[in-house]
Amino acid sequence: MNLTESLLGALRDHGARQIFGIPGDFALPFFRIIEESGILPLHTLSHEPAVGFAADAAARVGQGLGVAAVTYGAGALNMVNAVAAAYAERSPLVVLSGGPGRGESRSGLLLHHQARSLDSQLEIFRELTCDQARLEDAARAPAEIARVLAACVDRSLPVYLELPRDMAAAPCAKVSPLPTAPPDREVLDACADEVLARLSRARSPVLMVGIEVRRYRLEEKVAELAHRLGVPTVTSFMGRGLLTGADAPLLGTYLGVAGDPGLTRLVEDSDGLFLLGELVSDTNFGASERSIDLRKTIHAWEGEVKLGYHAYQGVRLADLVDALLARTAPTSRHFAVSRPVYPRGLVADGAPIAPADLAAAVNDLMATHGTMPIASDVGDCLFTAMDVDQTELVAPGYYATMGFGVPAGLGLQAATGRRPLVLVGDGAFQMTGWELGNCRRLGFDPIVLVFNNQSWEMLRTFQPQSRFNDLDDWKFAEMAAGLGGDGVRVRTRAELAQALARAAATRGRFQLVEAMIPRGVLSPTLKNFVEGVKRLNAGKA
Ligand SMILES: Cc1ncc(Cc2csc(CCOP(=O)(O)OP(=O)(O)O)c2C)c(N)n1
Ligand SMILES: [Mg+2]
Repeated sequence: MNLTESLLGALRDHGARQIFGIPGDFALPFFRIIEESGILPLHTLSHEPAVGFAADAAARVGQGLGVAAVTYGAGALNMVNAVAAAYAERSPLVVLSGGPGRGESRSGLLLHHQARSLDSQLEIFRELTCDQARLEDAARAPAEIARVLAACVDRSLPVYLELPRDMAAAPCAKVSPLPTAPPDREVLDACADEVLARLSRARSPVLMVGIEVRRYRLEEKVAELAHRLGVPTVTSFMGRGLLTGADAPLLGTYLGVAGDPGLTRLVEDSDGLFLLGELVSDTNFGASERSIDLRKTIHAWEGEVKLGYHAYQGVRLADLVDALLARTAPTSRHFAVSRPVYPRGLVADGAPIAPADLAAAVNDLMATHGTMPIASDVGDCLFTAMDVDQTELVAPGYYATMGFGVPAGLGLQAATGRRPLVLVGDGAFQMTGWELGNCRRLGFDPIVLVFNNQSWEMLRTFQPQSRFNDLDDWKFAEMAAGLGGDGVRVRTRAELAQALARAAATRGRFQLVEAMIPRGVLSPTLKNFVEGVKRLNAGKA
């Protein structure tokens, strides 16, 4: 066995099911072994940001790790933003970069693709990953790979592996995955007892389910826990789509001033808010009507459980959930909650299209054809997604980078085999929408809904006077055929309904529906968000 085969076997043992990548001369040797060994399927794309986004999405919905393989320098550094997004959103992404061979590193020559020094890339990724290794010694490599991949899974954070090109085929032993360290029972028991005591004393406990519940694959267990505790459950903006398919007492998504007033009050007035695997960020809590008193919350995040003024360290979320389930009795009383009502029944008439119509059209489509996993980009399309009925959703709801949507749709289909729906604005499509040109070769056929308002509309809502928010009309639908798919531009609600029905009935080619939206027409959620934030800021002024 060689070093690359040993690494590929370890990636598969840790849950990776595919590799996204773009080769280069520093990576050709290990790309060749990836292709010839067939240990993991290789999906090559066109631009490294998309490689990172696709691998990130696959990590979020797949069995474990997402793998992004790139060449040294120009390739890996092209992917920095996507890896930063994965770090911010706790995605277990493995960055696998080729690198200069040991001999050429000592040649004294400046090497192509080198930035400042031969270590610059490693130093940059040290800031965006939780563990790193340069595999320059085949004897040490199995232990280094085991350590780095264990960190990736355990912390659900990106890691970095650099493979010098003269090491790819070096003989190497198999990697033995590290055993998971057992929890500190005393800490875990004390923590679980105190969490339950707090919740039982609370007059109005609420469970808010965050992204770590997905990252550690705990959704079914958490749904059961919510029933046993008899506690209503919500998700945050970032957590939207969690618990889809799990029988949870899910009330909806907390959006502060932009969301359902009753749900907002329930969360903000709670004297026992249990933030389970939740990121306390501005996108999740920045639009709070009333700031949440974190001293009254129970916050489990990144292996720490904070209660009021003290915290328990080294408590894995999975161990905490198991300990809480062990202390609560199963119940047949699966209490029902009034679930949110999402818009349906699009009026298919000659009226122009608003984002709310797109949500209704998507809900109608899923009611007829079954739910589809959704990949959303940043922009009003993501706020519109809040009005789409509960379904699996991957989106950079916190890091908020554009360009995620289309590549993440490819990652979704690669990881799940299910046809995804992609929601993307015209500005974001200009960045990575062209990756659709790889669908025919890779066998993917997403339905892509482009919100074309010929504008950076999100920015315009905050700074309407700036003309730089005006975008041109790129006529995306006309370009679909050249990329190997089908495209249609729709201007009315009737055309929209017809186009989505046709897209759903057509398999084997990506379907691009370009919905023309008048500038300034926003989704209800974005409109409420902008008005609410302005009201909050006016109150603080
Ligand atoms: C990689 C990156 N560069 C810039 C920005 C900053 C930004 C946030 S939202 C936005 C406009 C999005 O326009 P789009 O047409 O896609 O959607 P919509 O607003 O609904 O019209 C920009 C430029 C971000 N977030 N990421
Ligand atoms: Mg736009």
